[in-house]
Amino acid sequence: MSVLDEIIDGVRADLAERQARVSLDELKERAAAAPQVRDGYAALRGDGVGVICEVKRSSPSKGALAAIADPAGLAADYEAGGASVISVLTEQRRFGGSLADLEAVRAKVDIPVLRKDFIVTAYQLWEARAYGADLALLIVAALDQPALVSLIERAESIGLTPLVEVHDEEEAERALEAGARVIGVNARNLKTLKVDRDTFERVAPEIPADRVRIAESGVRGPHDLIAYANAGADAVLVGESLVTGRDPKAAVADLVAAGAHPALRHGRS
Ligand SMILES: O=C(O)c1ccccc1NCC(=O)[C@H](O)[C@H](O)COP(=O)(O)O
Repeated sequence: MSVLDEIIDGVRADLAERQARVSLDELKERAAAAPQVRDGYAALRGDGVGVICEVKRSSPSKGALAAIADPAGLAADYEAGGASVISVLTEQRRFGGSLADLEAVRAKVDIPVLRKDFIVTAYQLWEARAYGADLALLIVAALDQPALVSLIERAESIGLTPLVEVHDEEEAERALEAGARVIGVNARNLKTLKVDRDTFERVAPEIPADRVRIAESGVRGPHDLIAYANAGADAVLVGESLVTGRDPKAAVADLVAAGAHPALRHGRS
């Protein structure tokens, strides 16, 4: 069984427990009372290269990364450093995240927040909105095409911006066919868990420049952001290097400054 299949088995088991406790109607009521949605698409279409900063405690590839007792405080540091969007991993078993993290982060910052999880049902999209998310991750490798199309449509109808994640050219084609406007190319191979930073350069030409193109994983510092931007990235998504570094606010500010350089050739220039 692949790592992705294992993760999704766990996600489905946890989901079944939550569904037994909270009906879809209750969730929809909670979503209706949630703070007004923020425009994730616009946040990623701003000037310079956007920086999506992740709250990430642990991962299948590295195990424990950082304790993060105060995810909202970390997110506030990211925002103060100039982050465009905060990504909150809500998967519990392998990433140590939760919906409580999502809610706490959303209440603390004024920028859009992404629910980063393994979303396979509309119920999870309602959860995302109910706990304050403005964007939700949809992983092409985890979904067949009808499910992908339907979840993109449902996310948009709820007001969420779907960030559709791909790993190769074929998945990029599926994302485009499904109507994705924000596409993340993840450099982490889901079978080997290894990061290959050349993935973005290979896949990005398949994605028209009128879409938001995000380079995910493997950003160690400004040099990686510059390489991704020169290959056409509008934004980068960064987790490990921020949560394991000494000063997340300064690290984000360095990335944002690198991405604002006028000489940079990124997706929109
Ligand atoms: O991080 C992992 O090990 C991982 C394994 C399997 C599926 C997803 C995984 N990570 C999720 C992510 O996409 C990253 O957290 C995100 O792109 C940030 O990457 P990084 O900056 O390299 O932590």
